[in-house]
Amino acid sequence: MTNQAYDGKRCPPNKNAGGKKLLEKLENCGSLDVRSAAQRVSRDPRDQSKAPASPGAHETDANLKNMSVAQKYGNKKLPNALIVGVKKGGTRAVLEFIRIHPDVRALGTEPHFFDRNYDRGLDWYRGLMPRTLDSQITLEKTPSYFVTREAPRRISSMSHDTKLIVVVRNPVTRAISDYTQTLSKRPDIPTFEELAFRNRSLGLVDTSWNAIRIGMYILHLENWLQYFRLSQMHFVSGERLITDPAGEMGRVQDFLGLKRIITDKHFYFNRTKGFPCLKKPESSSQPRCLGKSKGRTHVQIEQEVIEQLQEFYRPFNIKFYETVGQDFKWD
Ligand SMILES: Nc1ncnc2c1ncn2[C@@H]1O[C@H](COP(=O)(O)OS(=O)(=O)O)[C@@H](OP(=O)(O)O)[C@H]1O
Repeated sequence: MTNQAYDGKRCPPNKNAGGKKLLEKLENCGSLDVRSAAQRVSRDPRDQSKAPASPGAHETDANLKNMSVAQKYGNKKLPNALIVGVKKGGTRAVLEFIRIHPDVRALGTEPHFFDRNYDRGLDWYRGLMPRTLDSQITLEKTPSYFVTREAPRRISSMSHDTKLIVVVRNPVTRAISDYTQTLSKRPDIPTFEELAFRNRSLGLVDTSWNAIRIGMYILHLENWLQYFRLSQMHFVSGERLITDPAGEMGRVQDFLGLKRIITDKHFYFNRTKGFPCLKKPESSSQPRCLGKSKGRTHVQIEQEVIEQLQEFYRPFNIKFYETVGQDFKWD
């Protein structure tokens, strides 16, 4: 929904919408993005200049060979794994990183099947998928699934065995990231503080604002757990994904039952970008960082506001840690 290829698209003007309504509309109005993943990654030469030695050329050759074999002999299959959220958690990074694995074939765009396009039917959905060999995993990512009420039921009716990946991030930082993105498209929106609180001096947070609501992870998770076992869900720390991409991707590969092929030799830290980048992404032998919409400079928010929101999220975070069995250390 919110990847680089989507940036710059505008929704039709909504004459009646005031501040928050407008923001909510904006999050839901994108049409299906059909640009290729290769177009989505940064081509900024500065991003590439700092790349140290890459993994062996034979690995990329093997990946490319696997891709073309799959394109020729593979079939379009419904996904066996989904990155279901969360928006601004680091979902694009996980998708771009995991798809360099030769046993993974991923859809580069967000199909929004289980939220916006469900009426189009499973055959339409299958038709979007890349061709895969029987040994390969088919994967797609749509971050809005995590907060879509009907998504867990719909996904479990496609297959009860679907593996689900959720990339989570400190909900306060996530909300600021979300707001920063919206502001970049609509500079006329109210301030973050105006949207985040019903009454700031009383510390009343506005939970009807999407940017706040998405971060109440436990509430959404409880809906998923009505349809899926916790063991079918894997939670990636959005923070560790930046500081230790190989470690996080190691756990993703284990969860997907894949051989650990993606390791620290696939990443380098790009100082210009300020993020880890791939030495050799899928379908290319050139080092690549994610695009400009990933890793934006956030809007400056008062420390007191951040603390109020940390306070607000604390009980939700604690319940989330207890349910998942992992402390994400956001408090
Ligand atoms: N390697 C790497 N490169 C660039 N960015 C990275 C990376 N790893 C994680 N991130 C973080 O991903 C955040 C965007 O999250 P998503 O891809 O889930 O966003 S979206 O919902 O698809 O719009 C994005 O959020 P912002 O920093 O707020 O822009 C990044 O912090």
